[in-house]
Amino acid sequence: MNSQPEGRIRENGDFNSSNSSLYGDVVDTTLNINIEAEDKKRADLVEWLNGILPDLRLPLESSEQDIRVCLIDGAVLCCITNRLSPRPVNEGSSYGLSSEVYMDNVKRFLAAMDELGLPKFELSDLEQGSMTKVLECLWTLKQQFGSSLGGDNNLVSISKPGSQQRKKWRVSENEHLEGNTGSQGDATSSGQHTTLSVEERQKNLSDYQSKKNSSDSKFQHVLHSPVMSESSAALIHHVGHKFHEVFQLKQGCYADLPPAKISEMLKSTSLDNAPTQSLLSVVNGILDESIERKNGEIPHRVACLLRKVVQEIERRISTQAEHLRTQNNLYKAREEKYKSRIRVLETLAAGTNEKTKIVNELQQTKTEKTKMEERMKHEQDVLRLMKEKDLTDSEISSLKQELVMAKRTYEERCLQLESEAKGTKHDLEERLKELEFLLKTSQEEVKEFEAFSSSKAENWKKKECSYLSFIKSQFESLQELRVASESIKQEVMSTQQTYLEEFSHLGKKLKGLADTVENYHVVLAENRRLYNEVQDLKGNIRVYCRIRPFLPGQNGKQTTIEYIGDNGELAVVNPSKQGKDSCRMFKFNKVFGPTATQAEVFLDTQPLIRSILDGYNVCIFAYGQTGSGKTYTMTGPDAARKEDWGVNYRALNDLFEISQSRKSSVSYEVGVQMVEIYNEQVRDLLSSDGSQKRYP
Ligand SMILES: Nc1ncnc2c1ncn2[C@@H]1O[C@H](COP(=O)(O)OP(=O)(O)OP(=O)(O)O)[C@@H](O)[C@H]1O
Repeated sequence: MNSQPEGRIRENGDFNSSNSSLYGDVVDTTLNINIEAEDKKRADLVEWLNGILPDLRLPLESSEQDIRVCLIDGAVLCCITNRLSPRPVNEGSSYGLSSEVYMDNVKRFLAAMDELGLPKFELSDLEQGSMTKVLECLWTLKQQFGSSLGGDNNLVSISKPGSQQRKKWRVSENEHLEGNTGSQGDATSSGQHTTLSVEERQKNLSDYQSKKNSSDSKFQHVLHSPVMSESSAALIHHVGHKFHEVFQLKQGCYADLPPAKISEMLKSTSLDNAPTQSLLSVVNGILDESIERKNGEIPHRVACLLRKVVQEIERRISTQAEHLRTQNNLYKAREEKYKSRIRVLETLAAGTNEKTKIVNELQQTKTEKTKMEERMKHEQDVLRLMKEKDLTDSEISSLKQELVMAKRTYEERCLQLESEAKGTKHDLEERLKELEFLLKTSQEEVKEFEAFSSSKAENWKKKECSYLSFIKSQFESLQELRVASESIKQEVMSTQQTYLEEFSHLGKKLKGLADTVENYHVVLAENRRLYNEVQDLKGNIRVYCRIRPFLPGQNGKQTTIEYIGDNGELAVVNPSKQGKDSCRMFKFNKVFGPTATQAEVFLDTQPLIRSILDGYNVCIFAYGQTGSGKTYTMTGPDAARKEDWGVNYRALNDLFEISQSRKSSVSYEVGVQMVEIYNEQVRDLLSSDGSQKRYP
């Protein structure tokens, strides 16, 4: 669908632009048929237009744009108007390249359409935008007048819709606006209207050519200018191949170009991209062609192309001229700059000679100055030496004076010393005496000190001997200690070795012990299992009988117990009965006699306590009549000693002892609950409020 032709005819016969509703979503065969119908309709219209003006030579497959190019010069419309209208028409306008005349022709055509009551279009529709209205107008015209406009001389009689007035419209006979078919037109009726006279056409052409020649001379000048050549070369380098083909291959036959080609050439982008050389070739080609033509006329569309090309060339020339002006200004500025630099350099060069003179003079002055300085230095040295000599003389005189003074002082000092020496001699003698006395005293002290020191030395010698003997003994002890230490060290080493061996042995033993412990646990578990099995075998329910002794105050009474067997047999006599009923036998697991202690009673119950810690449920309860000794057996007497403890205390004691012994392997948690069932009521014996609390 993207390759649809620009102009189409709708299904209802209306022409539509390229942006028509045919670009809808529904695409089907009907649409294709419509497109074909549009193409056919446009081809019919083109054929009709070619019939009116054979010089058009418009291809049947022409697009809307091609038709626009063909109509834009007004020739066809002028021809149609002339055939419709009996009034004279300024036909020369079609080829006179005058926009006023072209406008006049189109306006006349539109006025004719208005008078005929046919659909018309705006001037702007012909110039640009959609061609729909233009094509509709022409199509209606073709439908209405068809062959009459394209055929023989006819007088068309039509009536304007809504009007009673009828108006006669005359169709010119063999109307050919171009006149290049050889038709002279209707000289009597419309010769002036439909075709130009030879003189007028020559005049128009000469005017046109004079204008173009003027432009051409300018273009030739520009073409031969170096800037333009350079620009053209650059443009040729960049131009597209397609454009080159359009402009070069058709050179020399522009009048024969189809409107579509001219339209393509007129596109602004094509002209913008064209090399200047090609544009000039186009201009030259058109002008050569117009000169070669017999009548010298240029078709309007070719003229339009020529104008467009000339405008493009003018634009490029003005751009180049602007560029040249800028360059020129730049060069002028640079010239000024260089001139000013040259002036400066000249000034500097002039100044260099004076400077050399000054330098020479300065050199001479310096030499003189050096000489003067040397002289002055010499004079200064002389003066300095003279001053030094004066100073030396004065120093010598002062030294002489000092020497005299020193000699005098020395003599005085000698005299003084002599007098002092006389006094000193006396003092010295006295002093000598004192010293001799002191020497004597000292000698005595020395003797005493020598005696003291000899005694001291004796002592020291003794002490030294004792110390030496002590040291000797110490040394011997030390030697012994060393030997002992060595032997101890050996012993320690051997002990260490022994310990290591023993540790190793112990480790092995420990390992064996650990294995034994492990085995012990296994054996213990097995033992427990066997133990509990024994308890089971002994019987889950065991019944013991305990016979309490007579209470104090009951000593005088007689017992009914006849016999107590070792295996739980019990014989009870009833003196009130005779015969067989007088003695009855009972059998228990065991019977405890009146002398049985609490420990003996508990001994048979004790194994069951261990079963509790192995996870078995055990129940021990006492049964008997009031005062038979249940409390005594289970708890013991009030404030009882350890040996009087009943079963409960002993059982709990055993539980804690066993759990303590097993704490390394098992952790036990012990809880106690004590209840009493009395008169079919259960009471919590550990409750703080005593008997009042019933067990739930
Ligand atoms: N084996 C015994 N040795 C010495 N005294 C005993 C023995 N058995 C019981 N008694 C004494 O007999 C008395 C009654 O015993 P106990 O209170 O234990 O009887 P009971 O069955 O608990 O009575 P109740 O059912 O009325 O409570 C107590 O004074 C108790 O000290």
